[in-house]
Amino acid sequence: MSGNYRLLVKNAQQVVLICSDGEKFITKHGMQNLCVIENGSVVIGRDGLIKAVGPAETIGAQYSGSSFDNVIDAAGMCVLPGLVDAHTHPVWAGDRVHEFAMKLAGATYMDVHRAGGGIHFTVEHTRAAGSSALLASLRGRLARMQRAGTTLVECKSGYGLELQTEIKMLEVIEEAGRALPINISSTYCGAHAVPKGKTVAEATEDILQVQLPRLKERMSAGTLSVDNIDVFCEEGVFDLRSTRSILQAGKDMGLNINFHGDELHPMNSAQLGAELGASAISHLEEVTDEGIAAMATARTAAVLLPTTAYILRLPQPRARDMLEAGVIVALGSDFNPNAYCCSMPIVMHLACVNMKMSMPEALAAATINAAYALRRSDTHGSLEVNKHGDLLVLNAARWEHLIYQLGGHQELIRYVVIKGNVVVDNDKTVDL
Ligand SMILES: N=CN[C@@H](CCC(=O)O)C(=O)O
Ligand SMILES: [Zn+2]
Repeated sequence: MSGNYRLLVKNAQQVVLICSDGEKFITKHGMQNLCVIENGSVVIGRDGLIKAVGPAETIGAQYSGSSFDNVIDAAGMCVLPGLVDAHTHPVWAGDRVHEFAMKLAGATYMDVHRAGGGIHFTVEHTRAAGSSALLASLRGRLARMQRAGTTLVECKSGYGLELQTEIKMLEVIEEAGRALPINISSTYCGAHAVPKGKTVAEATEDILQVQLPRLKERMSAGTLSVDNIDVFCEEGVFDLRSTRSILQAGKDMGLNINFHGDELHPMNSAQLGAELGASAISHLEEVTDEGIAAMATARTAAVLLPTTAYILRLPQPRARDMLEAGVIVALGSDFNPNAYCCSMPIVMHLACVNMKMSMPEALAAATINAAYALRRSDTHGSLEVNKHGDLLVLNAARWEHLIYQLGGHQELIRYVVIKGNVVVDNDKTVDL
């Protein structure tokens, strides 16, 4: 074959495709048996899409007459799809390092929240911050995620809790998406907490009558693009009734339902999400058996967040029960001022050690299934022809090093590639 292509990654010891048959998600057996090619190559075209992936010898012969803008010789290295982070809160001002000390001393998440800290602390600082400061810190956080291998990330608003700041946050997310190579799925999370001085009913009314209608106008006018709607469905935050009305209103506007549920108390959020056709529900530390069954049937993804359970010393989500029931399990970093983690490799490591997932299950959860949770698995989450050429090249002969090695991404991840462009090049080699 002749022609000009953007990138050839050749002779990799392993190329982890994840799946190879156009699957939108994988469960059970599929998660345990990832599709891996030994000694493989990948070709990415000038449009940033994968043109070929297969045995190095076959690709070498097929593309012998072609030219490439860039060639990576990946001999002795591994190639994997870019990681997908299905849950983050990356736009905020004012860190909460002081609260970490309180929590280490025994305060619970809700103790801090009820005392006016937690989300309320961040809301105060984020309302006061200008867009350019928020954008600058967001860019730094996204760059850090990218260096740790994330190429598609969900980003929530939710530290405004009123129209003006929620819109400001969504605009900042959109601007970052325009300016940076990393792919973003944007989520309106105006129901992240009940603002100080308001009741749940008043907050719900404001979202339904003020915030969502304005969002709809902006989306219809093409001046703001948002993908998902989120609510923190929790005792002392938004109850099931208000959650239902907000999610339904978002769905009616064309947003994908992707919300926080069953985290600290069993709320029957999983059943509600299944009934409403939610794309995903996050947390689920307190999900019931009925909730698990409902999610499996509705094909609603469970986005598990190992950093949160770890930092807050919560019971671990029942990953094994969900996996065995056939739920589509995905992972997210939950990056936020409570859980300051930008690294999906660390998230996968915690998922394996604390939630008893296997390494193939964790990688599937951080790629194809996380892409499914964001309704992007037709374009992301696996190395298949016509998907985006987003991949990692590891300084290791086996892909499992990405999960086995705790921290130290700069040494392990040699390249991060988005749409065939090298966006991270850690010019280092290490002895393994
Ligand atoms: N649980 C609700 N929201 C976040 C925490 C946000 C915060 O504490 O600022 C979460 O997913 O963990
Ligand atoms: Zn969250």
